[in-house]
Amino acid sequence: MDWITLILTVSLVIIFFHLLFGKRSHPNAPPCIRGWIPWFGAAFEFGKAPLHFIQQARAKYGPVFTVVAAGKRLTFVTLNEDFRAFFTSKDVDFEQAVQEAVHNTASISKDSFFKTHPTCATVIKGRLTPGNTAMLSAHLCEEFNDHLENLGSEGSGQLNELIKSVMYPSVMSNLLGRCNTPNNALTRQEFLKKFTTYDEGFEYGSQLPDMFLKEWANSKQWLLSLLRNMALNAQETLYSENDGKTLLQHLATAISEQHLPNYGLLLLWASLANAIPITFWAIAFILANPEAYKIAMDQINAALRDQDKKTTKVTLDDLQHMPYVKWCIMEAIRLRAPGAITRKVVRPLKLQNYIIPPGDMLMLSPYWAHRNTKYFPDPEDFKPERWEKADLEKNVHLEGFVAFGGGKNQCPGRWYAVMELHMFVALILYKFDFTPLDPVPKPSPLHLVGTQQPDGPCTVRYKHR
Ligand code: HEM
Repeated sequence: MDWITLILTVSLVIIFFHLLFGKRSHPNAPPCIRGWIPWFGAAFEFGKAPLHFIQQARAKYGPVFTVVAAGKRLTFVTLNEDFRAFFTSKDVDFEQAVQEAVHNTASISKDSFFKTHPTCATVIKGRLTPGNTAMLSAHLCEEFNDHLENLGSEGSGQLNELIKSVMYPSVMSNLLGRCNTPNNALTRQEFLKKFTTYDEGFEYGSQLPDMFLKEWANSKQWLLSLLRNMALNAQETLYSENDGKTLLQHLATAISEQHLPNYGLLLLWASLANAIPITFWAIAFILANPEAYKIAMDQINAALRDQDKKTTKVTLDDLQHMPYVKWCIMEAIRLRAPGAITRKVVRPLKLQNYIIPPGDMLMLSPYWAHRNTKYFPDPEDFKPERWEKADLEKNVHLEGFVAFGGGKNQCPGRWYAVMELHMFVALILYKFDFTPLDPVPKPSPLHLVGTQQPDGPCTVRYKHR
């Protein structure tokens, strides 16, 4: 048999099986992009650049469409009027949507997750209210100062690496306890390496068994055993810091010792994976915009006055005097919001004129929602002033802003994230002068889960002011 006959025969067999066994869509189901290969579907095209794929599919198929990829049906909702159903409908479920990913990334069994997640979510939400977040701010500022001083009085490097080296240990210490922060340069380096591998492979790791991702699986095991030690430390040092318990200690009172490291790893990932790239984008955008930089620096200098640049105190009151810096943070979050968030359809769900069948994964892209010109004119531009209309003091965001999700599973760390980023950006710009040596990189189109990483270098020179 020659090659052409072989290829034709294989194609005919594939089409035959596809027609025979391919799941037929309900007549009221949304348009479906299923590719030619049964089960695998459009996984290849979709996986190459998911964010671009969503945009092209929306233009071609309309506001609601389904993508079949690797045995899953992903149904995207892109109209703001459908977001309410996504966040609040009883016909969709958060826990069922994320359970498999949680199993693959943190080795938490299905039963344990369904049993324990509601308690964990309640504890985390309760500990990270705006009031409780405020109590973490003084300690966080000390940590930022200490680790920023480790950068030395001048130097150069990749902006995202500099940010990581300061934020990882500071946030870990603040949320998990000082005894649990990497305490020397070597362990810090090792932690950074393992966490970066884990974070970068999180999307594939959430979908594939460990045997396909050896290095990633090793990093996961390393982090789990680190968390096991941290959980032990957390129990031995109860009530030792700030006259109160850390978030990890609060979690320890709510779930069994056996499960603490696994939930601790998820919490650690959730608290770092989105906040650190957003900090990178916020600083890169400010440095690339002379006008924004000038307004931000005027507010920072006026609020912090002539403090010692090595032990600068940034209080919540100081932050209130720097509203423009907060607008810059919100604008960076808007521009680099998570690629997609998800719910599982558990009962037929009506959206527009369609019925979405149970079993579908319902997908909403905050990244694309924030490019809707009705809510955000000139959506690709970095325009901090657009946040003037939001009542941020009362924690009210702009209409159409969904970076933190919504409904009962909305990000419980959102107040902490905004406070942390606001403080970090004000502090680093007060302490150091920066000279960018590269233009702002483009966001990588590769990932769907979480906020976007830079797709190229962003080298900076810095010097203590
Ligand atoms: C700019 C930074 C951040 C962004 C953009 C972000 C965004 C999100 C989003 C979109 C979700 C899913 C919400 C949904 O499906 O409706 C989420 C969940 C979560 N986030 Fe954040 N987040 C950030 C920072 C943080 C921080 C700093 C923490 C912890 C201190 C945190 C803790 C969590 C947790 C624990 C969940 C899971 C909630 C659950 O299981 O119900 N996040 N986040």
